[in-house]
Amino acid sequence: MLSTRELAFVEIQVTYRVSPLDVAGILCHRLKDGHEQLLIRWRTLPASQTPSQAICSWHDLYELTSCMHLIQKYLENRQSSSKPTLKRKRPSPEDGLRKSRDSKFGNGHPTSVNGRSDSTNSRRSSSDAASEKIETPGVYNGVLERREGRVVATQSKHMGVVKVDATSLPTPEMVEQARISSTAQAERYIRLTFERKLKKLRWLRLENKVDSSAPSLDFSFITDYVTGKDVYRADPGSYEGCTEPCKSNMGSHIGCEWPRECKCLEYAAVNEDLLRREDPQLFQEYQQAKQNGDYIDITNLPKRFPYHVSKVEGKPQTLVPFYREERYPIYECNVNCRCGPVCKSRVVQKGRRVPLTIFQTANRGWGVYCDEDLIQGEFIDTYLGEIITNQEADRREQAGPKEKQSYLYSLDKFVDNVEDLTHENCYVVDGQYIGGPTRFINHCCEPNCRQYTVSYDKNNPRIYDIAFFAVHNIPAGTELTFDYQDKDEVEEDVAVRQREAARRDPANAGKQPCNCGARKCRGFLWE
Ligand SMILES: C[S@@+](CC[C@H](N)C(=O)[O-])C[C@H]1O[C@@H](n2cnc3c(N)ncnc32)[C@H](O)[C@@H]1O
Repeated sequence: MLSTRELAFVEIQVTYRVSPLDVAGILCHRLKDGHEQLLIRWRTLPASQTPSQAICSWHDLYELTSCMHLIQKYLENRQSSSKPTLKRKRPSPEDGLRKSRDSKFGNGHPTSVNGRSDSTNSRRSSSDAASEKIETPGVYNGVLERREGRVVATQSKHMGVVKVDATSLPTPEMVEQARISSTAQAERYIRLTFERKLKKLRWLRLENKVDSSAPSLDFSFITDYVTGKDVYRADPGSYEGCTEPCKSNMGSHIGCEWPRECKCLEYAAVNEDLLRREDPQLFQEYQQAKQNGDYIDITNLPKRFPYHVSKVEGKPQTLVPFYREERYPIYECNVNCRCGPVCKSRVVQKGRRVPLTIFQTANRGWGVYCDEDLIQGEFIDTYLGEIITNQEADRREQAGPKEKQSYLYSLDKFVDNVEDLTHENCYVVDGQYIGGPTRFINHCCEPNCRQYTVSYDKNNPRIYDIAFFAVHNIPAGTELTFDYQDKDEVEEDVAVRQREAARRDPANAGKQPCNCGARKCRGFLWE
């Protein structure tokens, strides 16, 4: 939970901000008057100017609240280039957050700050003034103006403007100063900015007991798929819903729960036990067709209902063992169904009901745990992101780092069932920059969750939900994991037997090693 003071930062009404679009780069940081400041290089060069004349200026964090993602990248780059002996400091509770910026800017009218002064210097103590002589100036090669909520940099021929070769910034002295200057306030602001993003979703929080970092601010939370270019997503109004005899509130084992009748279950898993008992002859034919790979019309055969009432008091419906083990697609009722919202065939569509925490793991980056005990078969959440074409996914994978494939999820469940759907033309969900908390779930070769296909539109095999359910009882606080490669048991055993040889094989040098620590760990995230 954010404290009131922290919220004051998050919601702070800063009248003047530096726009990230104006920032070409963050060059350095320093501590001044107890406040961390960042040196930015402005993008606003007239075409005639050379980079050596770029305007650079120092800013307090509160002027940079829209640039936190850039500051985060600056800190990450700095971290990766610093010597291993340099450890990130954890922010201390005393790190003050500025409550208001108004006193800094007086009456809020546009003002101009010349190159000799600090960009935030309208109120200075005598000790500041004394120390200013030995400090670097606040603005180089131009002046800053405050107009219409923005800090704006402009070139100036004014006599007082300090001229430097901007390509020589930061100077070695600045770098040395930065090396020993705290970044705790910046890290705290970054974390608060991420927590503000988290607030978009209910029952979600951030925890970091390892260091003072936050997940990437380039990531945004969404509550539904976003469709990318050339992706067609049908309007839910066009979905085919169930009709008579399904109706709302019919009680158990009738209506949608009587799977022979509910039209939404037309393509669901056949209830073979029931079929054998009810119609042995038809069962034989069905079995024969299945073995031969022949087509058989299953429309009127009894189906399996995917959920059952939980035996644990207070827990919602859970996935029945058949679906949990067989991974058969789950078909839920939809907006056009006659049954209405109380129908028991609506679990995933109601969204996440369990509280999740995104937390920093020791060796796998961010991970996710649930704050409550989960029971076997309990729904957790879906995987969200931008739905893109397979071609676009290939392009992004080739252009991105090797981690990219961990965020790409092919919607290829029905590829073998539908003629015009192939691996080449199926859609892919990219959850790297937009998604839900499940995008932070790490891989494990012996996972406690699994991903399942959930369709609300039986006639559209291209777009469906990827839903995570608990495959075991999972105590509160246990990291949630799933198998990125979704291996079957035979493939798993082969990979485990070959693991040590595979780790030594130079051909695997570029592969991402798996740190899941499971007994059956296969050694790598991806083959
Ligand atoms: C979908 S993301 C999961 C969230 C990620 N840990 C983060 O910090 O954003 C996948 C990435 O997490 C890391 N990861 C996930 N599972 C891992 C594992 N078992 N071992 C090592 N790294 C893992 C890898 O960097 C992988 O590319």
